[in-house]
Amino acid sequence: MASSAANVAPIESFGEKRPADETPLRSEEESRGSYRFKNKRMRKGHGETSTILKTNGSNEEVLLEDVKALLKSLSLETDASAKLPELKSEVEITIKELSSTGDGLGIQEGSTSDQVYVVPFTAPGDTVTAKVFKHDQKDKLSMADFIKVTKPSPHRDDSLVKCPYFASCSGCQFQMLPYDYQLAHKKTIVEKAYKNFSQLPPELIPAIGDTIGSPLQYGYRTKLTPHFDGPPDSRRSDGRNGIKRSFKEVPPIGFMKKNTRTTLDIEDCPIGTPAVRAGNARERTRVAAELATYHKGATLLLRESTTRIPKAAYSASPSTEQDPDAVVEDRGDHIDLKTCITNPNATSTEYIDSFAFTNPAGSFFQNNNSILPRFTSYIRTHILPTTPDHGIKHLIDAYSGSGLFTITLSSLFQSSLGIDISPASIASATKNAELNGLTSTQARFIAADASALFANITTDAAETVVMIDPPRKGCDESFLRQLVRYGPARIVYVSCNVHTQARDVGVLVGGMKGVDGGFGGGEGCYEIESICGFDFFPQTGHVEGVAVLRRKAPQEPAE
Ligand SMILES: C[S@@+](CC[C@H](N)C(=O)[O-])C[C@H]1O[C@@H](n2cnc3c(N)ncnc32)[C@H](O)[C@@H]1O
Repeated sequence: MASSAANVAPIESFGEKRPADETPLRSEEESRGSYRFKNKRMRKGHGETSTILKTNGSNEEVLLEDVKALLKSLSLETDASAKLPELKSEVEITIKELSSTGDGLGIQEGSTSDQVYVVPFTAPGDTVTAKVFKHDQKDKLSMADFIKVTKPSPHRDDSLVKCPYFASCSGCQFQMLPYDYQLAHKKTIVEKAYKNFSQLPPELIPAIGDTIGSPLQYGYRTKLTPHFDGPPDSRRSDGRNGIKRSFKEVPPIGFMKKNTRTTLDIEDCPIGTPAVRAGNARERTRVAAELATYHKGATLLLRESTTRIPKAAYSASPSTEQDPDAVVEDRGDHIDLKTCITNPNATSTEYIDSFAFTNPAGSFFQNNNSILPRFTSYIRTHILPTTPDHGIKHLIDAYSGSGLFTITLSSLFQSSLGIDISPASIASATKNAELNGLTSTQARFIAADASALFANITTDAAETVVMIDPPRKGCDESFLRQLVRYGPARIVYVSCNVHTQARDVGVLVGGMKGVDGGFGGGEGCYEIESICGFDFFPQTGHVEGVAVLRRKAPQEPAE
């Protein structure tokens, strides 16, 4: 059903505009703004607020590391007096590698300069025409818009591209790359993250596992948030001065054009699930019909929701059970009816195997349902040691959201405790635990900052595993200090930003000054058992990291 305009929060107030903990499709980080290095103060790290967290895992820092490493590996013979091309000029760039931000990094053909050009939508081995829009001579980095491929890389296969907006829209970077190539590249992102941001010696970092792929490489995204900007001068339509700007025509509705602050009109997005794509078409029609009611820009919500119906019940009355707009998926003994919700406060339901999760449609939940059975099964397999006498009985799920890990892992533990800063997520988690038949001992939840967790723990550290799944910025120092002091037997760290994950794991493994975790001398009490990536967002440069840590056995005192 189409929502009314009242259900669509305007850009200024829509809480889920770009949640920090979610990989955005409409990404301002990926727009030109992030490369202005306007946040110079933070470029060298997190040091303003923390003495131990040396990075903020931003695109800028990641890119600078990649540029430095590329220049080192190329060891070019250069002429320091070589002039850089004029801004807005078109140049030929040979792409040498893909950076961890998903952009190609290359060198200007025929130039004697060692300036590295960052060009999106390119593959290593491509020669491309690119239009330069920014030079940063100090960091030897220039930004350029992709114009065209002049000599294709052997890795490029343009027949794979499924979206007419690809190479303009900022959502996807890799549609021209075969999926196994994308997965191999994402493994290098994880490898480089631990090399560059963990501050650990190589011998403490195990071989990074292969990136685990998504069963769906298109049609996977269960949530999209296209937006449109207001009419010209609409920022002044604030109600206080009585001015209400109106649209003269339907504005572009979609996602940011790469390297700009302009919205691209996106009629359809093939990484969305069929229900979300149908919802997009309906919402576009509705906005056009209700244009007179809008005086500002808005972000639209498209969130898939599932109704699960036993086959027999569905067969008996398919016409009455079925929403006419629903996408019907036959799952053998049951039918999943998938619809698209547009009201952020309405409840969406999602299934992972037989676990059911309900959430307000506008709140956080993982965006690729197809990979969640594989992902949660991996965590179930790795969260406990393989030895049968490990004695671990309790789970703490820090940054629990609406209970994804607490609930899917609960049967492995006597008790589980989840904590999240969002009271709405905790309300959903409590409801979800009940929905999945868990008692309040099996799964208990607290709404608080994660660092408040340690005052509430009653379980013995040697019998406890802590799961961590923080937002992109990672954990804060207070949380990490308390975690080390508590000293659980195992830690499983899931993250949508492998750079801050590497930083935090580096602190847990490398040790924290002032926290004696049993070893003293700043040496950490944890070792890394395994690290690998999961591809939650095929066709994009994002990778989710999973690191499993175990507490080291106490050392015998020296004789
Ligand atoms: C990446 S989400 C993970 C949620 C959940 N594990 C899941 O996969 O559905 C991060 C969660 O951290 C929560 N969060 C952010 N800052 C927090 C803090 N300081 N303390 C506790 N939770 C926080 C957010 O509300 C969000 O639910």
